[in-house]
Amino acid sequence: MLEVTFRHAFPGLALDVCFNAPPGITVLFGRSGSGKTTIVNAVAGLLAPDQGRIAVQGRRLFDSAVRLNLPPHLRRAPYVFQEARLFPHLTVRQNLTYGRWFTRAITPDFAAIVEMLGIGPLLARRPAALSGGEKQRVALGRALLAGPEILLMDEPLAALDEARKAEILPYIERLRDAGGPPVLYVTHALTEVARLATTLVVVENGVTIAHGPAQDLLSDPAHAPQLGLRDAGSILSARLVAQEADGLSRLETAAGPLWLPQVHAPLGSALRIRIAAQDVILSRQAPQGLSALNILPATVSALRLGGGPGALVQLALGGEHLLVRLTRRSAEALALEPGAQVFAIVKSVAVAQSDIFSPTPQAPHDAEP
Ligand SMILES: Nc1ncnc2c1ncn2[C@@H]1O[C@H](COP(=O)(O)OP(=O)(O)OP(=O)(O)O)[C@@H](O)[C@H]1O
Repeated sequence: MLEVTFRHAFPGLALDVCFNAPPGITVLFGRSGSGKTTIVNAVAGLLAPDQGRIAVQGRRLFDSAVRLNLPPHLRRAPYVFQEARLFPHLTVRQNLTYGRWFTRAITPDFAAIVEMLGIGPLLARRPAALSGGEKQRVALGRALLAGPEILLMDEPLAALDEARKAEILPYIERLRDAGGPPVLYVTHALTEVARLATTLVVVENGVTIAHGPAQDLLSDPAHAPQLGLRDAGSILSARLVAQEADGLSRLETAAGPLWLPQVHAPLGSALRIRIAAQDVILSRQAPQGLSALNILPATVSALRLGGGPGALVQLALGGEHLLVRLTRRSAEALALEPGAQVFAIVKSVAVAQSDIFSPTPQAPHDAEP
């Protein structure tokens, strides 16, 4: 667990930061200039905050009360940047082992990390002969081999095109699911948040305005405007139960069956499905004669009427939540209020393959740090 509490004043920005990063991936999410990189820099030891405390597994990295400020190389908090920053004259193998020279940490298993990141075939190459995604996997391997207590990743996918991003995401998921060190991950892509985040920290104008389990925050109407309404969406857990003859896949959710265009995964797989808030339609009666296949009974659990024409509704279905974006007019016409029974209609084709991914293990969450 990483614990971060600090204040720091730049001429144009006052940072007030407070969050915990339990095992898994903690995503710092916020607009450009909101202070995400500055927070990671403070954890890395590249910035000494005016006041505060930063600790990993109870070990203090920074504590202004006792003037403690460990230098970066003693923090065991390696940094993976947007661009891989590998040494061009060294092979992949030499790049991977480079970090070990600086650490007295117990050496992690080289073979296991190479296997997890799928970089075995690349070991003899030099960085010039690697794709952007391969370089990032090597950078990740180098960071892991340094025996980190926390791994820092600042927009590690930002420099990659969509195809390379899709290639590297499963490796980051593997890293998360292998029970490795907590990861502090900066992004402003909500799709990466949905796919990777165990914990979400929302940063606005230097202040951490919300933090908690990612699945909860993503489906909370109070936070959707801060995360960006256009991309708002929540996540449903599902299990793939059948591949049907017409090319659709049948999944079971706590609220009932869901049919989606063919999902490429073994039968029985546990999956998470990201459903965009604007792709859900609500009905008060069980709809009939409708083309949509997915009709899930639900209860309104929260409602937020916007200042403009929009409204956000959170639905409870079988212990999970779905976020729905609709017009204020529709919310009023349907007399939506907490406790109202509704049917959520999800168009099968609205869910893209990239919205279907493997489950994020839930991290233990404590009270406020
Ligand atoms: N050393 C510094 N001195 C003065 N201002 C700084 C310093 N470092 C950062 N800032 C300011 O703090 C603000 C936050 O910067 P930061 O890079 O942390 O934002 P960010 O959320 O990571 O943005 P982006 O997503 O664009 O990378 C910026 O306005 C920046 O100009």
